[in-house]
Amino acid sequence: MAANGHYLVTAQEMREMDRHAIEETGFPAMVLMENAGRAIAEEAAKLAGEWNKTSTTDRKTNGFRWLILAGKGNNGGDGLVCARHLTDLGHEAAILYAAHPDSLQAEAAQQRDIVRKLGLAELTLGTNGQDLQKIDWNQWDGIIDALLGTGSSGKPREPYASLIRAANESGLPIVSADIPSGLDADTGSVSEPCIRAALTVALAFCKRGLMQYPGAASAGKVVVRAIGMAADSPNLIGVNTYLLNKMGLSRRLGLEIPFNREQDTHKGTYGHTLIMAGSAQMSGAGLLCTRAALRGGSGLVTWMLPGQLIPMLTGLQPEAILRGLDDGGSGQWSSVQTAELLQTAKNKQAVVIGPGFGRWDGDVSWLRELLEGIGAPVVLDADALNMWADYIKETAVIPRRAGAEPEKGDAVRYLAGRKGLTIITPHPAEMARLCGLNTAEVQGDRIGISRQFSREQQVIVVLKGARTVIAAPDGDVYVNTTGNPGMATGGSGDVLAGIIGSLLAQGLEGIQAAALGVYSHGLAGDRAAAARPSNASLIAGDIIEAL
Ligand SMILES: NC(=O)C1=CN([C@@H]2O[C@H](COP(=O)(O)OP(=O)(O)OC[C@H]3O[C@@H](n4cnc5c(N)ncnc54)[C@H](O)[C@@H]3O)[C@@H](O)[C@H]2O)[C@H](O)CC1
Ligand SMILES: [K+]
Repeated sequence: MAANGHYLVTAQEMREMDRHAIEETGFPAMVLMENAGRAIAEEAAKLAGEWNKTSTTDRKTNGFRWLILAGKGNNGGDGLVCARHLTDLGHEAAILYAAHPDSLQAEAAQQRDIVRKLGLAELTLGTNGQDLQKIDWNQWDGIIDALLGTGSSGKPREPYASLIRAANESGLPIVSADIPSGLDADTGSVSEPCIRAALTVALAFCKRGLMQYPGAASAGKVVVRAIGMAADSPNLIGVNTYLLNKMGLSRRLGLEIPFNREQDTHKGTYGHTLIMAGSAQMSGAGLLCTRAALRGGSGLVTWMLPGQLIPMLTGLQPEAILRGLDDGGSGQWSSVQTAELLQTAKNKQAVVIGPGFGRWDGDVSWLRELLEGIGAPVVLDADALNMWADYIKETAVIPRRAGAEPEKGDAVRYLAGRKGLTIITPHPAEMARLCGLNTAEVQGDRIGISRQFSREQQVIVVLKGARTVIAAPDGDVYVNTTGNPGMATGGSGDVLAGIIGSLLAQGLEGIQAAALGVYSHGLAGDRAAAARPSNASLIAGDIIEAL
């Protein structure tokens, strides 16, 4: 991975760094473009080498025959440089201009002149793209998509759109320059159409959209290549979105994997986690959460649950302390015994509230009282989040959209005023309820919405789903890299809540616990999936065993 492999940037941030490199550092724009094009060519050639090994057809040359689709901006310029370097590497390359070649400007126009003088083959689409049908895609082995980069806005217009559709339908492998054309570099939303790449060579820094779905699926494999910009330029302009990989954990959060203990310690060093979870129909949620907190390393774990459930759960997890609430034989949570709950929470270093809870009359004010009384860090999950969403709704501080000013209201003070820190672990539908949005709106800008909610409510947000997003109130956001679709299974979230609670109890800071919890939950899921014939058969208990 490149030295800058843990930053995630927006198109605007990339422009600022671009400007800084060119204007403040004096780095020639032409050199950036040259480095970009060469990096794309090298990665494309590497990939072609791998394809050649597995291919059954004989090729004329060792090299591939590439069709470079060039847009009229700098992304197109990168494509022209790439074409030149591909021929240097023994491949064939022809350039298809999506716009009239005369419309290219500045560095891209210079590159056009160079490839012309070198005699590279050139195709155009005619004035209105009318020549699109004449393209014989069988002539080529692969496509370089240099149509649109970080300067694109909105849906691809004609003839770009038709060209993108045709490239996808050609069945040829596609290597995208910087981002797949049609992708929103900031959010990961994709237009219809959007290039479906086998490989994306992200230039200088990884764009956020490459790491959020559905964009991540369109990008294929992502390689980040340095192009001459200083590796710390994101810091100069205040980039605060990071990839949660080993580098991100180590450089941003001071955490090393594997996460080992100091020698001279005892179980008191590792804290006591209180799990408030499970009810008659969902006792398993509490059990999974408790077990995960134990495997997560908490020195002690107490599981508090409706007392009627105790006899049947005794002995299932001998390492845990069980504490039954008087439930009048119902097996359900209710608003009674707040004082006892608060007393139990007093000497705990972390409290997890919500897995397998269910809802009951008066639960919203019950939760509020509890949260005001608990001084330790709290993880709120599942129905506890639905209670809080109802509270926000009742106090009418919705709707709230990314970028809008927070509205003043009780709910804003509600958690911000807690003594201890709060981590919430919503899935997209729960997040939508909390924000007064629909699920599609949340998924359309997971990073922006998490960041805003975290700032407003002063809570750490863990927005679950493929590429979980973790947002801290100071504005820092992390995007997780571990995990697999096999983890979309009942109980997986209960396990995550238990791990994060456990790490909090061990004294990690909130953002450290959330980030390491999410990362290791995903890593364990990946290990557990690898040990099975298919990730479809993964169940939540497997994740715990693989921790
Ligand atoms: N970041 C860097 O340091 C470097 C980046 N390089 C590459 O440059 C692009 C960004 O280039 P830019 O010229 O700003 O924009 P684009 O090439 O992405 O496209 C702009 C071009 O396209 C037209 N356009 C915009 N939206 C649409 C649309 N929806 N449909 C059709 N046409 C559209 C617009 O009118 C412009 O003319 C970056 O991604 C890198 O690949 C540098 O080469 C090296 C330094
Ligand atoms: K592109």
